[in-house]
Amino acid sequence: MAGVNNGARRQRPNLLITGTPGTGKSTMASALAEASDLRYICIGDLVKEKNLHDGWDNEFNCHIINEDLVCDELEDVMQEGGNIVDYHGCEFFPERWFDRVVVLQTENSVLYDRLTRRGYSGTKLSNNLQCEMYQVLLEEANESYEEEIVTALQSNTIEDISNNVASLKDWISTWRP
Ligand SMILES: Nc1ncnc2c1ncn2[C@@H]1O[C@H](COP(=O)(O)OP(=O)(O)O)[C@@H](O)[C@H]1O
Repeated sequence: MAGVNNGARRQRPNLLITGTPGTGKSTMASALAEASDLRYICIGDLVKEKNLHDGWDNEFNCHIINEDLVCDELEDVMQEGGNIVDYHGCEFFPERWFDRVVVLQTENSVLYDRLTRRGYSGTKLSNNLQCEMYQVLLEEANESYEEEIVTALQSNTIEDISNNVASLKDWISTWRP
């Protein structure tokens, strides 16, 4: 049945780690995957590897993701459970996939430094900083999932990463179908 939570069928939880680019999704999600023995799935990498896109967007300098192809590709593995998914968006995934949705947040001055180091400038830089300032991803998560499974976590320092990994690892180990 569409929209019904299927958590009872999986033995291990699925987590979505979302947030503006540069907030530390891939750093935190891969560290958590290692610490908890869950599978790390970076949607950006998957789209490139499996060609799950409709070409290249010259304006935003990124692939035009084909959301249907991504969902088809991941359906089996998500039903199985035990996944940590990393993507800077969340509204197109089936709601039933996730037991927890984490939105990483970073102070604007810190994010500015990270994104300029990554080579972002001009519109791409200001769009991403605005996205963070207006908490676009947190709003999207709250609109797309039950509020009780959505958590915003700070990601400004290395210490934040270890704290976030430790608390999510605890949550994973006590999760029951
Ligand atoms: N909490 C943090 N404290 C300090 N540096 C961080 C933190 N999170 C990420 N970084 C650094 O910021 C950069 C962007 O992180 P990354 O994980 O690639 O972000 P995202 O996957 O959200 O785009 C990397 O150089 C990473 O080492």
